[in-house]
Amino acid sequence: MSAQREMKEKNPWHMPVTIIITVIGVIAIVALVTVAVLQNRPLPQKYKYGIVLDAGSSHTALYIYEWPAEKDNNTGRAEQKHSCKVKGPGISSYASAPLKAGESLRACMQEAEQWVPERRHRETPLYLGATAGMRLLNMENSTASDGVFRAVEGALQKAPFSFQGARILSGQEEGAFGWVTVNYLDDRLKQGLETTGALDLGGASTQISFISDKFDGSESQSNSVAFRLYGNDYNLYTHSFLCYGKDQALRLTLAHQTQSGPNLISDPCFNPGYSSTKNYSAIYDSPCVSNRKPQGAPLSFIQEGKGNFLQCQEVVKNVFNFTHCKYSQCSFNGVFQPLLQGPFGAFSAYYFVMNFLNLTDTTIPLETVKQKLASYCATPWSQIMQQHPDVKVKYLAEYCFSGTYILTLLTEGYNFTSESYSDIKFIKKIKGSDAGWTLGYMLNLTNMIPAEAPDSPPLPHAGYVSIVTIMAILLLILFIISLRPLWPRCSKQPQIV
Ligand SMILES: Nc1nc2c(ncn2[C@@H]2O[C@H](COP(=O)(O)OP(=O)(O)OP(=O)(O)O)[C@@H](O)[C@H]2O)c(=O)[nH]1
Ligand SMILES: [Ca+2]
Repeated sequence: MSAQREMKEKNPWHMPVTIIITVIGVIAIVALVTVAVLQNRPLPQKYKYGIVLDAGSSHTALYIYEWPAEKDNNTGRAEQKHSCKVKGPGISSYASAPLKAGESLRACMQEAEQWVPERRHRETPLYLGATAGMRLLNMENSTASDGVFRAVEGALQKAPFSFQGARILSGQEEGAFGWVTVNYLDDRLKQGLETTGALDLGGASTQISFISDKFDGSESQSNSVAFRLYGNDYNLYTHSFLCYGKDQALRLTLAHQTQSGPNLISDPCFNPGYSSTKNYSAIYDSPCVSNRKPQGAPLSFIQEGKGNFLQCQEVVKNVFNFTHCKYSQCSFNGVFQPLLQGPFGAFSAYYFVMNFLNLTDTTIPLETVKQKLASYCATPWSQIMQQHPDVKVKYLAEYCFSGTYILTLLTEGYNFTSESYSDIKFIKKIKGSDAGWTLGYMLNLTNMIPAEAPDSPPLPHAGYVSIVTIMAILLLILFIISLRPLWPRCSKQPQIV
């Protein structure tokens, strides 16, 4: 018994003071680590929303974007949460019944109310941007286009969101914001990486936008857009060709083929066996072709498909004018274009058409792509209809023309070659968000892309936690070592007999 007491007296770990100090030390270090880690833990995410209506020439689409509320101009990326396709044609088609343009938006606006949490409704900005269809209507009849805007504004003001206005985008804006969207979604802007050019093919206009080392904006200022984004300067080349969207381009080729006013045209851009009666006025009812309507033309004509790709390509080439260029180099119609510099993302109708034709793989040589398209064009119309009973007949009938137009625009118009063709990627979405001008437009209007690179914490959260933990463990070891004088001696244990 006395030996045990003697051992206890010699072993300071059995002294209450030492035990209390050790316990307090351990508790203090655990508390320090816990507070440091919890204090800096990322907060539970809250989201903000933005809504953009893309009032295109052929249809209107609504896009809802979402981004983390705490990080809107820092590390969080805005993403598409939902999209809604408005039923019916584009708003420019409602020139004679403008109220219907407003009504047509109702179903998608109601969907938006469901998708955006109610407590965020009032602060969510809502924009409507109109493109080439309204540009053409405004040129043709500005009173009618004002009427359409009044009607859609009336409808959008009724929504519970913060309506920021409806306007026509310039072709430059449309091209530039498409480029911003593609590069933002690919995280190329923040990281200052090489950028991707943007090719957008709509119904009434088409845009090409890219950065070229050879372009500083001096040769054609109207094609230049300067940006400073995340601390990098960009001098973007962009051009929008009004009337060169695929629906207006079809009118241009039909206008070319009906110049002599026949009532039967044998059209190489439609499948053999296809036949349709079309009204002259329907073709020429657009400022893109209205001045070419032949005098004394009959009311209608019959269009019969011939299905010949090479001849179709010749007809399509006629819509491009290569005769004059006052710059060092041009694409077509006397428009300046610097040397192409890839890669490129091609979206909207580029994607719809090439995807239908199974031609989105650009590693296939251009010659093979042309052969495949030639074979599609030569396929009888009855067989095409049989193979695709679910595809809208209007779309189905036009794929031979549209495919030929796309290849001709890219190669003859923009000067892509057999080599540079593989720089193009036909895309619909990037990381779940549709490629198009709407996201870039919203990012710009909400100032979500800062001109300068944002300051970021020197360490990510995981790195911070690791360092705090390692330091705490080191402190604990130091603390234990500092108690060394109080450690028990390594003397022989007394024998208890
Ligand atoms: N095949 C096919 N064509 C489509 C589809 N959606 C739209 N299109 C057609 O593709 C063309 C371009 O469509 P969009 O990109 O929506 O054009 P838009 O925005 O209305 O027209 P712009 O104002 O000129 O930009 C039009 O001729 C449409 O009719 C689709 O799902 N499949
Ligand atoms: Ca469009």
